[in-house]
Amino acid sequence: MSTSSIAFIGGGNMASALIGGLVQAGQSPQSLIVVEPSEAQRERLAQQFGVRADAEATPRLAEARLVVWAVKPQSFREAAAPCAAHVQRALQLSVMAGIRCDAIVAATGSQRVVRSMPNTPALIGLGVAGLYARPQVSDEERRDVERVFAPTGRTVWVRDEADLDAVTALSGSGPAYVFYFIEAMIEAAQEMGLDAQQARELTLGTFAGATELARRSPEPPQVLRERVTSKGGTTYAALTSMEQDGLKAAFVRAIRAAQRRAKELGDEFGR
Ligand SMILES: NC(=O)C1=CN([C@@H]2O[C@H](COP(=O)(O)OP(=O)(O)OC[C@H]3O[C@@H](n4cnc5c(N)ncnc54)[C@H](O)[C@@H]3O)[C@@H](O)[C@H]2O)C=CC1
Ligand SMILES: O=C(O)[C@@H]1CCC=N1
Repeated sequence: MSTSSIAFIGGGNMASALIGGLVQAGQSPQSLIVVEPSEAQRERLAQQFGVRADAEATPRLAEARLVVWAVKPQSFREAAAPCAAHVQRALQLSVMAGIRCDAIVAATGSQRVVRSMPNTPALIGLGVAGLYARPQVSDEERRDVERVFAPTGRTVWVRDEADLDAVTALSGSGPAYVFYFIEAMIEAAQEMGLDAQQARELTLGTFAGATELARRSPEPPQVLRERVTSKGGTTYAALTSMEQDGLKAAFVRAIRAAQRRAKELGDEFGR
């Protein structure tokens, strides 16, 4: 894989996370073909990774064994049209939310499609990505895809394509939920008179520590939560307030809204 060309259609955030990982893992920048219309983004790719991106699709795309689709779902159709003639022999790998395999087959002419749903901690090698492969994808091609994701963190294969909508709602969008809770905790800390640096240190330390404890402990999160919650104590006061405000139910509803939106994106922009 490291010597053959990989093409990226779209060279934004998610593409950069994968490109950065590949280059660090020894893929030569010259073997990466990137189609990226934004000049500012092309300059960023050149500066950060030594990758020379093209403003539009070129016949050089036909050299790529793997084509990574990293445009917004809304841009997929427009982005695919000028590439289609060059990419039909390649394995297609999508990071796009919602856009289904059938739409990628129709737009590229390739039957071999893997869909993925990464997340932004991929930028620091701590991502987790859901992967789905059409039956036409070989085991060796699955391993190739795993190698592309390896520098960005963990991967989890799902059996049904529809599960990717759930993965999108959970781990794809998930970092934003965590940042939202971090924001709320920092706001509360400052309201209570702690300064910005203290608020940040205590909040991020709590998230990191609790997450690692949950990962290492054989106990489920519920038991770990109960251990923090002394009878008649402070945690009990906080959790009772959250329950009264319907926070957990609202959070579950929010994740289901994201899942519905992933399906809608496929319906709207994958045709
Ligand atoms: N940002 C996130 O947390 C995640 C994003 N995704 C998916 O990744 C995809 C890309 O998202 P981001 O990287 O965040 O967006 P982004 O906006 O950073 O990158 C998209 C890039 O595509 C380029 N582009 C626009 N039209 C194009 C065309 N016709 N041909 C080639 N390139 C074109 C844009 O200039 C931009 O640089 C989306 O489909 C999104 O659903 C998946 C998981 C997480
Ligand atoms: O918000 C979005 O649509 C994309 C997909 C998952 C994270 N960002």
